[in-house]
Amino acid sequence: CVLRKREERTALQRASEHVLKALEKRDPQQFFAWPVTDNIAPGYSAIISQPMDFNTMRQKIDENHYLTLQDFIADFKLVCNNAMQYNHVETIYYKAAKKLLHTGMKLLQPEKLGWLLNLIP
Ligand SMILES: COc1ccc(C(=O)NC2CCC2)cc1-c1cc(C(C)=O)n2cccnc12
Repeated sequence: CVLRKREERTALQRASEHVLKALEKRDPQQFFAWPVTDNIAPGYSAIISQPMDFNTMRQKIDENHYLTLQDFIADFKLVCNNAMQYNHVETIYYKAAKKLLHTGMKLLQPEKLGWLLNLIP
């Protein structure tokens, strides 16, 4: 039988997975891990036109959907900005999203990530 050759992961896929793991560590309550449903967040699907979450991002990495790291970062910003759009400023979700966005942007700075970015051809 012909064994299905496991596709080699590209440098971009490995870099994106590395960053995603670091971002997930900063979401211990897993508020951003899965799609937000209308039953936990009333009216969510009517307010947020482009929902995004970490699990969906992982699927997109595995499907090699991201052509550049900027595409990946855009989805991360979507996760945070959606939460800051739907939730009021005094909620735990707004505050968690604001903190996560700030932390994520620091993590993605070249001096922090330069070595990883150089791996991407
Ligand atoms: C996948 O989304 C979730 C998963 C689990 C929880 C959760 O554990 N909430 C408990 C902490 C106080 C109730 C919340 C959320 C959640 C994320 C969000 C976001 C990201 O907007 N959210 C908004 C309103 C209500 N709930 C949520």
